[in-house]
Amino acid sequence: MRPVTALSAPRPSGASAAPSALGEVLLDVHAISKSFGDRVVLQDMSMRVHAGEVVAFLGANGSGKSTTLRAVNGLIEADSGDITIAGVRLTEASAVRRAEARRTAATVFQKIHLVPRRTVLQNVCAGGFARLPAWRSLPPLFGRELESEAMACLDRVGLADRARDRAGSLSGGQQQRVAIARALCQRPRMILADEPVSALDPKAADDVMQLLHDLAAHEGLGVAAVLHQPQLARRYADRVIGLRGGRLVFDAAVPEIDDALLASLYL
Ligand SMILES: Nc1ncnc2c1ncn2[C@@H]1O[C@H](COP(=O)(O)OP(=O)(O)OP(=O)(O)O)[C@@H](O)[C@H]1O
Repeated sequence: MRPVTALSAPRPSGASAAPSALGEVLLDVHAISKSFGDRVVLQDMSMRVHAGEVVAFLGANGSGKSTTLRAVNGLIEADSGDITIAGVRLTEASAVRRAEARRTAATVFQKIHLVPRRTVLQNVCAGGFARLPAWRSLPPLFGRELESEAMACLDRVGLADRARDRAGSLSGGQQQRVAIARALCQRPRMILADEPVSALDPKAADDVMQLLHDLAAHEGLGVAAVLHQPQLARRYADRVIGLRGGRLVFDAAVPEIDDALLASLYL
């Protein structure tokens, strides 16, 4: 079990601090900082995600959780520091290699962004479009191969029987599972989930977190999830990254996290 570690001190990039029980390092964020104008929103932030683990981000509103994920998935660029995804150090890679590496990390958002009038299957196929020439991303041209891969992804999230239904006819929790199936159709090694359950009722939130946990535990994906519910982090995550004011407060295995440590995030 990994002790609670303050990670504010820089560590050498590429050094392995992980016990051997953990899988390969899929994501290594090393000392990244980000400012918007003169507001510093991330300072020397470091964290890792290994294959087979769920890492939860906790912290008050505005503490920098989403900014960290967005620096990883390329929605923003960090001002300094290093991000290595699936062994590719982004600052040193060509634009093509950077895009390839980032495609190994699929993002799932709180706002699910399915196309409601299209079928569940068509929505899931969209996860595979990055691999197709643009002219083949229209529904009649998807091709059998992509459809059967999308069906397999729906099966993994337990919704194969809803493939032909309109996406808009599913419940919020089911739609989030479809969004995860769409992410899986991207063939990721890692899922970045930004508040994936914030809009869901407690039962649906449990279902989605259980699914993310199973994808990590049984299929070896790495999962990084921003959560606002510490109890869900305790139940479904292996490790918690605690952020306050854009700085890492702790990186701790779940059994090491007590109420005082959690409370320190929300002062
Ligand atoms: N594009 C942007 N332009 C200016 N400021 C931004 C931008 N994106 C984020 N910020 C600011 O950065 C800080 C961190 O935002 P971030 O979304 O990462 O926080 P968070 O921990 O995910 O918060 P929440 O729990 O409310 O989603 C906030 O003060 C936010 O206003």
